[in-house]
Amino acid sequence: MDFLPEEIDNYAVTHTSKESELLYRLNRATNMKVLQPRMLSGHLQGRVLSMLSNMIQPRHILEIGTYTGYSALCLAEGLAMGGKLLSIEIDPEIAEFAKDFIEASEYAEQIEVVVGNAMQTIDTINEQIDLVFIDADKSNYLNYLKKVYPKLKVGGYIIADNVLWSGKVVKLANEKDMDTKALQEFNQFVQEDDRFENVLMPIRDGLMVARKLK
Ligand SMILES: C[S@@+](CC[C@H](N)C(=O)[O-])C[C@H]1O[C@@H](n2cnc3c(N)ncnc32)[C@H](O)[C@@H]1O
Repeated sequence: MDFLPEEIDNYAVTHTSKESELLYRLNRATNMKVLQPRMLSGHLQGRVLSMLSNMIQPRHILEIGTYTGYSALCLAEGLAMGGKLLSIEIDPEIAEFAKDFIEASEYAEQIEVVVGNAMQTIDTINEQIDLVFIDADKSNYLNYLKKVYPKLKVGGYIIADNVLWSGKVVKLANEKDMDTKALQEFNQFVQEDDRFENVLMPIRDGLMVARKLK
C-alpha cells in the first residue's frame, strides 16, 4: 500500500539525491531476478537510511535482514572511517546475490554478510553497536530489540522498517495475523519504554527510529 498519492511520491523522489549507479543496477537486477522485489528499500528510503547513517557516523552497524544488499550499501555510506557493517541473512542464495554487489562496491572491505538465523547470530556479536537496522521476520522484531539492547551503546539508534505494515497496524488485528500483531506490539513497546526516545516516520512502509537513552 502506498500512503502518498503517486504524484506526491514521484515529486519526493525527483527532489531527492540520486542513488548511485551501482544501487540503480542492484535495484533493477533485484526486480528482474529475485522474488518479492518490494522488500528492497528502494531509492527514497535508501537515501533516508544513508542520510541518517551519515548523521550518526556509526563505527558499528548491525543489519538484520540483508536481502539483496540495497539497504546495507546505503547504510554503509555513513560509516565512520574504518567502521564496519555486519548484515545477517538467513537465505544463503539471496546472501550470495547481495555479496556480488557488495564486492563491486567501495564498501567491500567494510560490509560483512553472515548467513544465519539472526536470533542466534546476534548472540555471537561482541562489539558495541551504534546503529541497528531491523528488517527481517516481523514476528521477531521485539525479540531482536531485546537481544540487541545490551549491545547497543547509549546514544545509539535502532531503525526498524515496515512498522506501519501497509496501514494494518491501525486496525484490530485478526487473531491469525501474527505479523500485524507483532508489529503493533513492537511499536507499543518502543513507545512505552522510557529507555528510548522514538519517532515513527511515515516513510514508505514506516520507519521506527529509536535512540537509546539509558
Ligand atoms: C525485507 S527483506 C530485507 C530488505 C533489505 N534490508 C533492504 O532494505 O533492501 C527481509 C530479509 O530478511 C531475511 N530474514 C528473514 N528471517 C530472518 C532471520 N530469522 N534471520 C536472518 N534473516 C532473516 C529474509 O530472507 C529477507 O531476505
